[in-house]
Amino acid sequence: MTGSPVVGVLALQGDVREHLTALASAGAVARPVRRPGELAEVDGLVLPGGESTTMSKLAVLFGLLEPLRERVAAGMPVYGTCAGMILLADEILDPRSGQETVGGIDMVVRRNAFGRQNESFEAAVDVAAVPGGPVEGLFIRAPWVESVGARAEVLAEYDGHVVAVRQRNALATSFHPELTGDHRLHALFADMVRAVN
Ligand SMILES: NC(=O)CC[C@H](N)C(=O)O
Repeated sequence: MTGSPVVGVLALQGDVREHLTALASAGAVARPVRRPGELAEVDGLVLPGGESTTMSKLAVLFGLLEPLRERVAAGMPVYGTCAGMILLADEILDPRSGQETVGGIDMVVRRNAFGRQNESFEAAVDVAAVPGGPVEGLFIRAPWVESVGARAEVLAEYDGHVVAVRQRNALATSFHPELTGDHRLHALFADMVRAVN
């Protein structure tokens, strides 16, 4: 691709603005996505942190769930952080009743696995695909990956649990790199978008 990739941030709920800033600093043209028409116009998409149950409900309400599933299955690059990781899991271990997932990564996630809001923490995490030392990540009611299937590649573990995974066009982290000013994961994702466009 020549020029900057256009990367959307699913803007139904969650920490949208911080992702837009991180993507812009990684050289992408970043814009919020709320409607199917807006989804159709982006080269890649970030699913932010927030509350996966709420995001799943709003995605249904806004007519975005099926278009999201279709674009991810068709190979659009997608990066999910925290709640976004939950949305990318093919299976949620402990879903709320009616909670939908977009899917795309052959993994089972456990919601809120690292504890409650007041047990949030920041940690340095070594991510296999990210050069230059550990990434600073914020864990807020973060999920972990309980198990991964053969098609998914584990990129990082923290405290014995899988916290970063990549499968083909999809990348997911348990933690929020967009809140720490360390934008190397967004740079990695922008490269994934450039590679397929
Ligand atoms: N910081 C977050 O995104 C928290 C995720 C939240 N625990 C959920 O289930 O969606």
